[in-house]
Amino acid sequence: MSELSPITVEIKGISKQFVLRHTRSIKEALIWFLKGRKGDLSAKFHALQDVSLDIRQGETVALLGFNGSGKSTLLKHISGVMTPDEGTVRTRGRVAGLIEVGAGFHPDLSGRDNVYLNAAILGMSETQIKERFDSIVEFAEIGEFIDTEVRFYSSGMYLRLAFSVAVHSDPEVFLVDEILAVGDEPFQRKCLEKIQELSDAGQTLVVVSHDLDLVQRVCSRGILLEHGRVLKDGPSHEVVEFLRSRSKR
Ligand SMILES: Nc1ncnc2c1ncn2[C@@H]1O[C@H](COP(=O)(O)OP(=O)(O)OP(=O)(O)O)[C@@H](O)[C@H]1O
Repeated sequence: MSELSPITVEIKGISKQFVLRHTRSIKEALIWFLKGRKGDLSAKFHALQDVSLDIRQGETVALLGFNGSGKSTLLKHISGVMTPDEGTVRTRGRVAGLIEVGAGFHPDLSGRDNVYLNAAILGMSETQIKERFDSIVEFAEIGEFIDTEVRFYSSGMYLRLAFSVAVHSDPEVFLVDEILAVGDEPFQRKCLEKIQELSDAGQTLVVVSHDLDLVQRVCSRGILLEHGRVLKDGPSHEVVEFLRSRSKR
């Protein structure tokens, strides 16, 4: 990866607001109604505020920050499942990964049908899915459960299958949100090796994780978010060190 590598993710001035849900009394709601519904009963807050950054092909990037700082929200904007209130997000090539484990899975369908469904959603053709099907199942180590409805899967089994489908879709940009929280140790190791392989092959990787040792091992760049803003962006070891120093305060 170099300064000359093409930009795969271009984020320009994005902001995202969510509604803070307060419980209002009936009296408050009535007054608001009688006053002609002026103003907003629900307060809003910024989950992301004027975030701008570029990610180049082959970069391995970790989104860091304390709980609620906006990491997952930013990842969802990159994946396209969320759109910003302001600003733009542009991605180049296929974007895939694990945002919410098994989010794209249909509980009443078997593992097999879900592989076909998910892979198609990720842009694989029927021929590609057929060619890669055995490899997907083998990597996931789902074995004979492949024809079981996925609602009977454990969260780890969901993760394995979802991760396996995603890596087999050859994404240009691979997004991973806390995958390692659900998988068991051997599978985590296998995922990490696969992630390393993808990154060695020049794929762009964006990871959200609280495991700072892992982040330093896997990612070369760290982006630290605080209250929805980019606080620091640089080599992962520097950003991790900075974050650790803030945790001690
Ligand atoms: N769909 C939503 N509706 C309302 N609020 C939301 C929604 N999604 C996220 N939020 C809020 O936005 C803020 C940022 O959430 P986000 O999940 O991006 O944080 P995070 O940095 O990934 O946190 P964590 O480390 O806990 O996973 C939080 O306050 C969260 O409660």
